[in-house]
Amino acid sequence: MTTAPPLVRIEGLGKTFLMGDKRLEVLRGIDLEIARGDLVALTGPSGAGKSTFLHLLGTLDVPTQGRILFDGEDVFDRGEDALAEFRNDTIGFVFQSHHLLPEFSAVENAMMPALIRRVSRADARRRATDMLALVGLADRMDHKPGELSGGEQQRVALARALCLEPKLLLADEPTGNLDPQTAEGIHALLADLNARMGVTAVVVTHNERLAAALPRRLRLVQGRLA
Ligand SMILES: Nc1ncnc2c1ncn2[C@@H]1O[C@H](COP(=O)(O)OP(=O)(O)OP(=O)(O)O)[C@@H](O)[C@H]1O
Repeated sequence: MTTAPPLVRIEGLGKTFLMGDKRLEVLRGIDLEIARGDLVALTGPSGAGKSTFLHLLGTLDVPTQGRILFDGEDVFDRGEDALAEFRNDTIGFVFQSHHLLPEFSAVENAMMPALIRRVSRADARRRATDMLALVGLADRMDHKPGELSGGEQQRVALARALCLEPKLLLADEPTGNLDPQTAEGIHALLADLNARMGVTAVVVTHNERLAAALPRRLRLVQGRLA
């Protein structure tokens, strides 16, 4: 009997940027497995390559060395359109800024990925409503971003990221703009979603205390996993 491959296997991953005649080696020699249900905090000094790593993991950028296998498949072998489709189906993103559309309500914002995926309007609304309830915003569905607190806005962004039930949630400093107590609330919510629903996530944070509360911790230093 063969065992199933991990959700993500990273082999010899590297990223080098060319700046004129200079080579900037930002990531090198990264080997890592992420299992289904992992909740990983990624920390490291400024400029260590955390965002670059998350971009590669999210297939928003292409490695210059090594490979990233999702369920055993190197998805960078796919064409551009198939890769975009894979990304939309498989990965949810949350960033430091929520990037919510100001003229749309919480539920309309949260249903956006499903509408893009051509899910019916009724189904998209049902999914968004479910996810907003899950992040504790059942009574804020019709509020526009400007009518929500910073923590609530980030919860809507989280509901939007989870709308299509991604296999992997990637969060880049999701609490970077929030006060310490609100930030703690968002991390507690991530831990809760992980424990209750098995959401697999990688969360970049500068906050060592918040990172310490997550089940698995990785540290990037000068482009390498420490
Ligand atoms: N597109 C790019 N072209 C050239 N250099 C880049 C590019 N993107 C990032 N870099 C460089 O790669 C290094 C790592 O950047 P990255 O944003 O991944 O760091 P980080 O660990 O996320 O930092 P921070 O915690 O400050 O956000 C930096 O020195 C940055 O200047």
